[in-house]
Amino acid sequence: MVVVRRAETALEAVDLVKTYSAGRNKPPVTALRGLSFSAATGTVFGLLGPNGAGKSTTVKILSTLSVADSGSARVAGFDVAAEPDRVRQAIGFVAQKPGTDPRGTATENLLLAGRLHGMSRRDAKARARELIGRFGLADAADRLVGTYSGGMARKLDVALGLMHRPQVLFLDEPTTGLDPQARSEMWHEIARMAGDEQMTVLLTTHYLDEADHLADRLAIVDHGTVVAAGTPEELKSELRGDAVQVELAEADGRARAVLQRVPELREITMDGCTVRGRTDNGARALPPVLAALDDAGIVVTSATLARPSLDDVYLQHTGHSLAAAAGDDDVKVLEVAK
Ligand SMILES: Nc1ncnc2c1ncn2[C@@H]1O[C@H](COP(=O)(O)OP(=O)(O)OP(=O)(O)O)[C@@H](O)[C@H]1O
Repeated sequence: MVVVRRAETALEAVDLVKTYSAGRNKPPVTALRGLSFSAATGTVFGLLGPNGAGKSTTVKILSTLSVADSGSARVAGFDVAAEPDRVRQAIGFVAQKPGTDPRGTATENLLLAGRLHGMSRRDAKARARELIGRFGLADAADRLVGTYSGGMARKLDVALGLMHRPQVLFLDEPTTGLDPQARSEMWHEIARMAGDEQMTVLLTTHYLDEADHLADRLAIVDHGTVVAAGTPEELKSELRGDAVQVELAEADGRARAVLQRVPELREITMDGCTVRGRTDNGARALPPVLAALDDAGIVVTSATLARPSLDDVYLQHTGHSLAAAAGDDDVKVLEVAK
């Protein structure tokens, strides 16, 4: 019997710095400015941040596809710079772009991946059948992948990364562009395989709900560094009290100054017709908020109270609101007054 000893910390990045050349006569782009985090074996760890925050660069360094300018990283107990071959054997990598051959069937793609990883024909066949069943692709297993829907093709991408039973799986934005149903199926499967196979998953995403739903722990990445890390619950509970959100009939720059005079309300931000603030007691704060706006002649169309969300945490740490529309590739980063 082969006993595989697993490191307790499956992923560790320490002070990673990475700069890219931007071409002649242009200043270099600093993608990572001292990024650090660690993830325990058998957990799902999320890197959450908008496009350009440095998530893919981190994944590339940890998966040995790129080399950091400075800093260090260990994956499954191996140093990425000193033992890249051991790291490659231990990981599966699902990139943002499809890794499958559209002119082959799902079965052919999986068998090829298995054989490239040195699996026996018999083992590869059994594993391919298992993954095809698990991802609900049995009816389409012998169809050309070029005819698959976006959701089916993405599931096959993930299956491909799992063929050789990696200890650590890198999932770079696994559900970008998928419809809500395909996203929830993917979430279900990622959570299940992390539990069933005692696998560590590093997930990058710009979807708040995806990070909230899937990640045991997560790091919020902004401009190449980690600005906050913890479980989604820990991060949310750091924000005291309730979020107050007021919708105005029309954008009115005076609203912020008016609400700053309401003692119950703090951390007031404005975004178009939406004014947000925080309060220790939402029920007590709402009447004076509405009265102050009414006195100033500012018309309110609705007012809501909510427990802190991951977007509130994101806003608190970065000064931006990360509003990712479900199923949309574009991430809107709304600058708000601090
Ligand atoms: N090969 C490259 N050459 C030059 N600049 C690069 C290169 N790769 C990434 N960058 C820049 O580095 C920064 C970080 O990019 P990175 O892809 O790591 O971010 P990201 O958070 O993964 O975003 P996305 O979700 O869009 O992949 C960005 O400003 C990007 O333009």
